[in-house]
Amino acid sequence: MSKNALVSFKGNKNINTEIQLTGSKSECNRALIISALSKNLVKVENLSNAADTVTLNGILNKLGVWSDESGESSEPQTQDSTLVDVGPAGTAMRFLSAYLSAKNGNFLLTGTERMKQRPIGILAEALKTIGADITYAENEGFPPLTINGPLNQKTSLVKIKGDVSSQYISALLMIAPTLPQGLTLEIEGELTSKPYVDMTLEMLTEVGIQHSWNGNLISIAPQSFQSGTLVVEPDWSAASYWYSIAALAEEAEISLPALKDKSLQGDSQIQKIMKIFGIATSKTETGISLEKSKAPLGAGGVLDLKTCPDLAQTIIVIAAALGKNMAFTGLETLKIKETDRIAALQNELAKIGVTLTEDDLVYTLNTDELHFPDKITIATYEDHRMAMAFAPLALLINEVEIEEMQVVEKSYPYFWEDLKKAGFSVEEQR
Ligand SMILES: O=C(O)C1=C[C@@H](OP(=O)(O)O)[C@@H](O)[C@H](O)C1
Ligand SMILES: C=C(OP(=O)(O)O)C(=O)O
Repeated sequence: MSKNALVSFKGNKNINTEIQLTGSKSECNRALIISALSKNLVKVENLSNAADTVTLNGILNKLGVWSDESGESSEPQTQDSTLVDVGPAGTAMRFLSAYLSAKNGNFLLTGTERMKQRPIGILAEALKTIGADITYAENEGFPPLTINGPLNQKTSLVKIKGDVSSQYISALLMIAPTLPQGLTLEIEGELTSKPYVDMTLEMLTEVGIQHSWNGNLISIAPQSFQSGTLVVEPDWSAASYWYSIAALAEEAEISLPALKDKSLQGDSQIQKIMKIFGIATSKTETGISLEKSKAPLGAGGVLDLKTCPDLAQTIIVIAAALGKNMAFTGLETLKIKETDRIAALQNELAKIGVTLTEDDLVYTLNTDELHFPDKITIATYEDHRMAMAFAPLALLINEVEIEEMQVVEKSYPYFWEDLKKAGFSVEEQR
């Protein structure tokens, strides 16, 4: 049964706390796939407790050591295929599509109803070009997928659109060294979410996989993984909610141990972005510290979020709450995430009198009618980031009720406990 969170903050809006963030879901999900592909030669340290990571880890453990020969599995069978259910985990869906194509066995790869609306045709067609046997079990271009592995490689060169989801490209790059002919990806159109592709390649490099990237061609030859350990950093996307809390508080000093300023994660650019909202980041002996500066806020302007889509909701809600009439670009991918995040933002921001309107892919925030009612109720649309981006408004609004509070589990299961640690009151409502 789902519960709502009634969030409030009584007394001085002065936040002074230390928060231990869980491991990055993006790094973990890559590390798990790489470890499985390496037949456990590569170990993983600091696994996240994000539900998406727990799900992927559970699936890989049940499937057993990666094999392109035997196809042995203890998973439930539907007729003669192994059912693999990723729930709401987008990276797990995309990474497993490639992984299972290379593995021996028959699989039915599925997820939540929302997952069945998140496009996968670009990746599935690329895999088919390479030689995979994939069919759409329900709707053309969407999960669930029926996969009969292992693929019989027909070509090493594949063209792939880069402007819909970088996860398709990461998925292919990870299996590339295990393919008999390796892989060259020709990226068509502008590459979206590029730091996630960089992360994939850097993690592969850490375990001995070389690549070349020239113009729009990324190549990986057939190679063996070296033994080693991938150590996962704390999650910068989760850190973004602490920047939001710092920005909306009167005073704030928040310490985030083990976070690295120079990170594999593109969302570490929140450090730079938040300067315009008056938050200074400093490196400490143990990690990172955020401080609200007394300096006046920077001007509005246009912010391009193409390289950090998971920060979009956090930043847009902060800008709205601080009454900044800014504009944003690079939000094209938000419509195919956990929910249509543009529509979700428009609906929920309307509750504080703010509009977000699009003209030629530029999204403009109008805060002229901004007001804070005594209480608001925020719908979350099965999207963890809606809950976490809006909860900090409790620093400005007496009571913020967040519907279906359990959504945070996807990437940051201890979010509510951490809020309490920082002085918020979080009551569970049925
Ligand atoms: O590769 C990854 O770990 C991710 C890539 C991004 O997706 P897109 O490439 O679809 O934008 C991001 O939104 C997602 O949360 C995680
Ligand atoms: C988009 C996200 O996740 P995924 O695509 O992995 O479901 C996210 O965590 O914001």
